[in-house]
Amino acid sequence: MEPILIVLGIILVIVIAGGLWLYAGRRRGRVSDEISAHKPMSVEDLLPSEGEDTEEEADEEGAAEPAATLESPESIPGRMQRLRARLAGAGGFGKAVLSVLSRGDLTEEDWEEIEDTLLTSDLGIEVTTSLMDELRTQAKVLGTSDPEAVRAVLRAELLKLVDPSLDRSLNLERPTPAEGAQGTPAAAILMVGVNGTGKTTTCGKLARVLVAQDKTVVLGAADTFRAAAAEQLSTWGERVGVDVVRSEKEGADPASVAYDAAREAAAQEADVVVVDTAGRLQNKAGLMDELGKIKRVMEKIAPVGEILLVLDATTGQNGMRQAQVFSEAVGVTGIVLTKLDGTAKGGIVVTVQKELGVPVKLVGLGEGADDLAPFDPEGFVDALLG
Ligand SMILES: Nc1nc2c(ncn2[C@@H]2O[C@H](COP(=O)(O)OP(=O)(O)OP(=O)(O)O)[C@@H](O)[C@H]2O)c(=O)[nH]1
Repeated sequence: MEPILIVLGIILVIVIAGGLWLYAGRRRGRVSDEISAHKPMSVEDLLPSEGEDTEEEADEEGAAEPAATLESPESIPGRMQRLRARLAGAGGFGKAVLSVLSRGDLTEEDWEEIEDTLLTSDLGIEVTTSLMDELRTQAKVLGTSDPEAVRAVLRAELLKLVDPSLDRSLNLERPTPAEGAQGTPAAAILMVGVNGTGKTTTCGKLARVLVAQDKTVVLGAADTFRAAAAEQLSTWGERVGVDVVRSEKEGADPASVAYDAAREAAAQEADVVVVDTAGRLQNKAGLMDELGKIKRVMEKIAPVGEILLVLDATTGQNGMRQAQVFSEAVGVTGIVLTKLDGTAKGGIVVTVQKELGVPVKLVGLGEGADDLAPFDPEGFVDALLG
């Protein structure tokens, strides 16, 4: 072989070897970078570093409406059990009666004490007198004043007074539209009563129960007298995911808001529209005018099927007088007795039903969102008797 070819061969081998060495060096550098990037993870690695990815994520979230967390009520059996316990805890008048009964054979003084207790429980004189007569007669018939026997008679008599046969269901039937009305009218519930009895709260709690029963609901804030009432109702609306029709103007015409709510519910084909009203008891004529007008304008859409009078159980006989005025001002179809958790005077249930001739349909037993329940006569009497 020519010496020149040998020299060229050696140069070629050196160039190739040098190239390979340089390439391998670059690879080594890159691999070491990769290794450092995959260093073992700490907890901090799992969290986005400040001001970095969070901004991107926030932008993405901002673009999409944040999903509202809607509330739904506790199951009815669970709610009823809790409510009964609360009512019993309020110390229904039964406790006082039972403590007399536990003395054994009843003396004339014991009977009088029972009568006093019944009287102070808001049963009223008439009901108490006839109940006492019945208790004494039954004790004679049974030939005993044995406490257990008298208790059983008292339970049966109270149940009779509360009247389990009354229809306590809410009228949620879709009404026939008024002539010329547009859309599909919703079943309408009008909530009336003196201020502070719990109307707004009851509207919210009721909407919550209806939504849980898969009903679509619209709330109407026709309590335009107290600005905070519309705000309070809007908060309930957000919590349970229903639309609230309200006026931004304080002191707006309540009838016009009620009409808008009924019309909106018809347009949405909602199942139920619940309208909250103000409870000013300025004078009977004024109240009749206001409530009468609200009802009349709502009936331009469809008849109002349910007018619920909200009564505060702690106001006793005073509340009864107010109830009379409301029931004369606007035909009441049912009673919501609130704040039963704060009184031992359960007798108001009997009195109000008797005086107004309409059943207690719902009871409020606390400020919590689930503290509204259908009225259950047996559960109520048992809770009263402790
Ligand atoms: N303890 C108890 N408090 C209740 C009950 N129902 C309502 N309340 C409370 O009573 C207060 C008055 O309730 P609202 O719903 O604002 O009464 P309102 O009738 O709408 O009052 P106005 O809007 O002024 O007419 C609130 O603090 C409620 O939380 C109940 O069943 N038990």
